[in-house]
Formats: sequence, structure tokens, C-alpha cells
Amino acid sequence: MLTRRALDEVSRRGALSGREAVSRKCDARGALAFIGAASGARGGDTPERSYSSSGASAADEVGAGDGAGEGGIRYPRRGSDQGYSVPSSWYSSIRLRNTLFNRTRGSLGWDHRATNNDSVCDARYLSTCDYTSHCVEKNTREGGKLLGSIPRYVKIVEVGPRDGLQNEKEIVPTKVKVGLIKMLVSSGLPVVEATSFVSPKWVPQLGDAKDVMEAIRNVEGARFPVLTPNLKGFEAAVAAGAKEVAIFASASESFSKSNINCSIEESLKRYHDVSLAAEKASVPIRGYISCVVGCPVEGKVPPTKVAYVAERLYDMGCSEISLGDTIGVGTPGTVVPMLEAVMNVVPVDKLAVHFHDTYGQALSNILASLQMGIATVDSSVAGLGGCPYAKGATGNVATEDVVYMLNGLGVKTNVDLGKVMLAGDFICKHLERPSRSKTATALSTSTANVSKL
Ligand SMILES: CC(C)(COP(=O)([O-])OP(=O)([O-])OC[C@H]1O[C@@H](n2cnc3c(N)ncnc32)[C@H](O)[C@@H]1OP(=O)([O-])[O-])[C@@H](O)C(=O)NCCC(=O)NCCSC(=O)C[C@@](C)(O)CC(=O)[O-]
Repeated sequence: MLTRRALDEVSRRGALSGREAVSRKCDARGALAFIGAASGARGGDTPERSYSSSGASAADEVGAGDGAGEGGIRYPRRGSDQGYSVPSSWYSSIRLRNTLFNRTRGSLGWDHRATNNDSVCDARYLSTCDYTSHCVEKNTREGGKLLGSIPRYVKIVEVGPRDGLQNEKEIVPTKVKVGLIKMLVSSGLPVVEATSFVSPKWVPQLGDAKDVMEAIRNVEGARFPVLTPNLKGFEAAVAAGAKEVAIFASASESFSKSNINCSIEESLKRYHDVSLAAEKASVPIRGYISCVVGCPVEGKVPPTKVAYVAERLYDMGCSEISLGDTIGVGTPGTVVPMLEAVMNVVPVDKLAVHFHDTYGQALSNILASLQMGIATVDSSVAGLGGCPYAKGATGNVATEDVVYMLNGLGVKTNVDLGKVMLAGDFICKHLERPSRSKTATALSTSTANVSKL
């Protein structure tokens, strides 16, 4: 198992390269750009990251063959006698990054105690910036001030066919689900979460999981992870052809109980069993954490609780951990401290964010997450969704809205907005309800070529 120290080093190594550290001017204005460059180093420039095998740790992926020798520190690799190394130059970069990050928080108003000149300087910048596309382009391209901090590529994980549909009362026919999945794949989405192998007594809508997997067996162009709550689900998923699975824990005891009928600790034990089976079968696992900022029963959820569960999931081999604001109550004011806590224990390039849009905060939370270096975002076509065990929670942030924002920021996704809208239109017609995507609603009345927006 990786030590905390080793994890931190991997995280830091993922967070920035020494090259970026020395090439940036160390003032508050440069801080966002600096973190942005770091996020590029974390994977922003990489068109696609694939889930690693569950047996591979971050160390396997991040540090292998890099920086050995000369001042490098070697840590043991989990389940192996090999090691990965951390060049000592990272330490100074890390200190620098932390200083800049703290200043940046102050300049964005995240830290109300920040009263130094840098934040005044940044505030002036913020108020005078011309928010035109030219400004965005200039800032992004030149490693600029406000928006240069975001990754250049963002992986969108489409959860509509699973999270989006699981709450629908009327059973959606399998062929409609399969049609939706195929349309989503054709839009360029790299990952489409297809279904869940959960108890059909608990979630009747997804009782056709096996049939869905059978129907998409030969569909190429995307990965199709499925949810598995226990070994039974894992075995059924693999037998049905699933090549990736997701386990789902909670940061709230009450939600854990109502969602999967066990405590957090019991769920982690179950997931440990699933992770061992997955490792044996070379099936990568994504880990979800629900209620990362708020719980429908318990209210506020402390960031330390989220970090605890995240670390446990990471240690059991999850190649990606998705942080879910299940009831959509978060704002950047609560999301940022939560991410900071999690980023202390899990490398940022292993994190994804999963926002429901109940209070209309999802896009702002995503933007804040991107500025902190997160490059994987979950979303649901047409804003479908809600959780059966979180009353009042509305759908996930709409994929169309996320793509529109990322296009506007000049961030690459390889997703065709027009084609996602067609998929949204298809499923909304079936459900006989309007899209929850503001972008789809606006653009459906426009003649603009959405692929070019
Ligand atoms: C975990 C259990 C199974 C425990 O449910 P339980 O009732 O405690 O389990 P059990 O072991 O006593 O089994 C009860 C019955 O279910 C069967 N069973 C047991 N396991 C399976 C399985 N895998 N597949 C099919 N059947 C299964 C089992 O065989 C038995 O059948 P019976 O003998 O009564 O005929 C149940 O609570 C469950 O399925 N929960 C899933 C609920 C769910 O899917 N919730 C939505 C997920 S969304 C989410 O978590 C949030 C997320 C990820 O989207 C992120 C976010 O939005 O923030």
C-alpha cells in the first residue's frame, strides 16, 4: 500500500513540473496561469487518459521511469518490489505552488482573510478585464491571468444512461436506452456510463442491465463503465461483458444507509472485496463518493470525511475518484475546501467532479474545480437525473451546458455539441419532457451552427 508521504509526492508530481514552476513569474496575477500550466502537465494536454488497471497505482502511471537517480526519492510500488521516484527539484516547486495557490485563493475571494497587495492587484485586474472571446483566447494562449489556469483538455464522463435514467419511474425500454447510448457515443463522448448492476428491487429502472450490455457489446468509440455495489453485481457485470466498473461509497452515514443499506465502513469492506476481484480480472474501477458537501439528512458534510473515504478508495486501487454533490447544494465556497482536502490525499489527476444542478451552482463549481486542476467532469445529457435516495435532488449538470462552457473557454473535449443535443432531444421526446439544458433550449431556437460555437 502506498504511504501517505508517497501519495503526496505523486500528487505533487502530478500537480506541476519544475519547468512550469521556474518559467512563471511569481506574482498573484501569474498564480492562476501557473496552476493552469500545472494542470496541463497533469493531463490537460493529453487527449485522453485511460483508466489504469485496478492493480496499477498512480505511482505506476505517474512516476515510472521519471526522475530516478540524482536526488530522486524512491518509494515502493504497491504489490511490487519496483519503485517510482520523485526528483528533489519538485520540493521547491511544491512550496512555490502552495504559496501561489494560497495567494490565488485570496485573490478570488475564497480566503476572506487575504488582504495583501497581491489580491488588490488581482481585483483590479478582474474588474478591468474585457470578457470577450478575444480576451479568453489571449489569456488562455498566453498562459494568461484568469482563465489560463484551466486544463486544455477535459474528459467528459457521460452519466445520463445510468444516473440520468435510474430515477425515472416509467421503465424506459432497453432499445431506447441503447439508442441513447449509441447517439452519445457518436457525439465523441469518451466515456458513457451505461447502467448499474444493482438490485432490481432497489432500482427497477436498471433491471435490464444485462440486456443493455449485450446490445452495446460491439459498439466502439467509448468506454462503458457500470455501477456495481457488491461482488454479486461485479460478477454479473463482468459476465455481461463490462470492462470497467464503478463502486459508490458515501461521505455521509445516513446516505450510505439509505442508498446501499450499510454503513460507510461496511461499504468500504464490500468494495475492498470488489477491488480484489477486479484486480484479479484486470478490470479498472472508478470510485464514487456521494454527498461530498451536503447530505439530505445530515446537512453539511466535513471535507475531512470526504478525504477519508477518497483515500480509502484510492488505496484500494480506484483509478479515478468522482466526487459527487449528490443533492446539488455546493457552491465554490464549499466545493473548494472539499477539493483541497481531497487533493491532499489523492493526486488531482485521479479526481473527477460530479455536480447535480439543484441550486443552479454546477457550472460555477465545475469552473472552480477546473481552476484547481481537475480535468474530468461528469455530466448527463439534457440534465437528466436525480437520485432515488435523495429526495428533491434534481438532475446532473447537463452535458450540453458543460460542452458549451468548455468550448467557450477554448478547452478541448472532442465532443460535438450538436450531436449531444440530438441525443438529448431523442431522450426528452421519449420521456415527454423538455430538456433541462439551458444551452440545448437556447440553441434549439437558433439557426447557429452549434458545432462551431
Ligand atoms: C447494495 C444493495 C444490493 C444492498 O441491498 P440489500 O437489500 O441490503 O442486499 P441483500 O444482500 O440483502 O440482497 C437483497 C436482494 O437483492 C439481491 N441483490 C443483492 N445485490 C445484488 C446485485 N448487485 N444485483 C442484483 N441483485 C442483487 C439479493 O440477491 C437479494 O435478492 P432476493 O434474495 O431478495 O431475491 C442495494 O442497496 C442496492 O442495490 N443499492 C443500489 C442503489 C442505487 O443504485 N442507488 C443509486 C446509485 S447513485 C449514487 O449512489 C450516487 C452517484 C454514484 O450517482 C454519485 C452522485 O450522484 O453523487
